[in-house]
Amino acid sequence: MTAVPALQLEHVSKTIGGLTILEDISLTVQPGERRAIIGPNGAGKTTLLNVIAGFLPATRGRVIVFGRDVTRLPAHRRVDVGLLKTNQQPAVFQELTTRQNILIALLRGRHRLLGLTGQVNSDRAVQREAERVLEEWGLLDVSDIEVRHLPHGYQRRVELAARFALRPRLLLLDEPAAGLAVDEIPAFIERLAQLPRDMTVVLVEHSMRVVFSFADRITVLHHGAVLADGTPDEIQRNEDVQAAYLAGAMRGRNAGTA
Ligand SMILES: Nc1ncnc2c1ncn2[C@@H]1O[C@H](COP(=O)(O)OP(=O)(O)OP(=O)(O)O)[C@@H](O)[C@H]1O
Repeated sequence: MTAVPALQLEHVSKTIGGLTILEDISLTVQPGERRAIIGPNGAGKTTLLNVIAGFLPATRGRVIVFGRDVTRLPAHRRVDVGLLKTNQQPAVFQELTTRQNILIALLRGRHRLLGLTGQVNSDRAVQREAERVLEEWGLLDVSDIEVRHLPHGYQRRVELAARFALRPRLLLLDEPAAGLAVDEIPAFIERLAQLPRDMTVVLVEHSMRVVFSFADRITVLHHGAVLADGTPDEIQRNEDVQAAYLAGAMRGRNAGTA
C-alpha cells in the first residue's frame, strides 16, 4: 500500500485581476519529502505557497493535504491539518523577547490557543521545552532580548525556531535563507538537515547552495507553470532549466552570493 501523499496539487491555477499568475499546476509531495520550488523572479513561487497555505484562494484546481481536500478552507483552518508557512519577512512578536516568542509558539502548539503570559509562566514543562529549543537554535545568549533589537538573521532564526517548535506535519518555507549572512548559511543548512522526517518540507529558495544540499526533488516554475520536476541531478542536467534559470543562478552560487 502506498502512503497518502503529504501534498497534492491538481490542476491549480490562479488569476489575479485578469492576469494568470499560476497555470495548471499539478504536483505530488510524499510524506517526509524535502521539495524545493525554484525559478526566476516573478515565476509564481510565493503565490503558489500562498495558495497551498490558504492565504490566496485557487481560481481553479484542488489542494489536498494528507488526503484532505483543503481547497476551500481558510489559512487558519489549514493549520489544524498540520500546515504552516513562514514568510519572506520574519513573522515574530517584535515587542517580546526571544524566549517569550518561543514560549508562545510552544503553548499554541499544545493548546492550539494563543498563549497568554500568565499561562506561559505557570507551565513548567513548556518552560523546559523552551530552554531546549533556545539551546538547539543557538538562541540562549539572546533569550531575554526583545526581538526588535536583534539583527535580521537572528529574527529569522527566532521565527524558524518558533515555527518548528509547533511541529507542523507540512512546513512551507518561503526564502528562509534570505537575509542571512553568507557565513550563517552552512549552520542553517545543517539545521535544516536535522529536521525530523515526520515533517514534510516545501522550500522556496533562491540560494542554490541551500536548495541542492536540501532537496530530494525539485520543481522548477517558469511563467507560472511547471517547467520541470525531478531529482537534483535530473534538474541540473535539464537543458530547458539551464536555459531558463539555472545557468544564471549557479553563476551567483559560484560567486558565493547564492
Ligand atoms: N496581488 C497581485 N496582483 C497582481 N500581480 C501579482 C500579485 N501577486 C503577485 N503578482 C505577480 O505575479 C507574478 C508572480 O509573483 P510571485 O511573487 O509569486 O513570484 P516569485 O516567483 O515568488 O518571485 P520572487 O522570486 O521574486 O519572490 C509576478 O509577476 C507578480 O508581479
